[in-house]
Amino acid sequence: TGHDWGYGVEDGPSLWHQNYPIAKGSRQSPIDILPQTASHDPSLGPIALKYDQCTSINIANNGHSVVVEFEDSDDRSVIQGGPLDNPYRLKQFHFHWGGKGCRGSEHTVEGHSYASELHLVHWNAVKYETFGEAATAPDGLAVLGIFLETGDDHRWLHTITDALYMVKFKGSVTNFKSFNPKCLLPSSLHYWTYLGSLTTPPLHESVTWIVLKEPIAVSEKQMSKFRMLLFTGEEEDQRMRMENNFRPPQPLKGRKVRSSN
Ligand SMILES: NS(=O)(=O)c1c2ccccc2cc2ccccc12
Ligand SMILES: [Zn+2]
Repeated sequence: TGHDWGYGVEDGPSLWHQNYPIAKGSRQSPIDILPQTASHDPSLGPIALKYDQCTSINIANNGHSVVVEFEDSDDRSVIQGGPLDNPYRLKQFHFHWGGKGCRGSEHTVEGHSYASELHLVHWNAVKYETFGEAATAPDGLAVLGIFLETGDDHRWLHTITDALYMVKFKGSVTNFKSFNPKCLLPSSLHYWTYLGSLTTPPLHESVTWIVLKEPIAVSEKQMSKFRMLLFTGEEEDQRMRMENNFRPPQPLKGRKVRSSN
């Protein structure tokens, strides 16, 4: 029912289990990734991202993150290969980030967190009729995670950060056509993969996670533009800056993390 969870003291990740008991489940995300422990699996092929015909529709502030939605009525943009048995359709991408100069990624690598993390959300349209149905199936979703670290300006991220002022408030949405997220990929597609969940309520355990090893660089100035977004709506008098919208790492509970190489 509307706003029953968030990232604050009253409604943050440590309290989500009250309304979403699966928060204490056996395949929750994110996790801390230990590269030495990840088993190199030679049977794991490369992932293929076929985004050339992708059609972005809009960019929106959903009160938890900023989300770019895609047209997913056909297989025009998919991720396939790697641990995936089918092509999975690109549905949306969004970000998680920290406060000024702080860390904000969800996955961590040997305890190290990055400034931000980009999630490209895909669903298994071969096996399931709708995104909603896929979101509750153990092999329904595939999320590609990309770490963002602060450094040089990212030449293509401007297209996104320049649009953020249009979606400052929760519930705002605006046109966002012909953006191809291929421009946000690092040079290497080497990855870690494991079975996990959504990192936000309803925390469905339906995600095959594919986390790229190589981060992309974005400037502190670009990161600061994400922080001008608000968790709150235009009509609310209490303005809350959108930052630290990340869930901390969850127990591995015996899961294996595999490495592409
Ligand atoms: N952080 S997340 O990728 O788990 C996630 C989703 C994952 C799968 C399906 C839908 C999702 C929607 C999200 C919306 C906002 C933030 C994270 C979200
Ligand atoms: Zn996410």
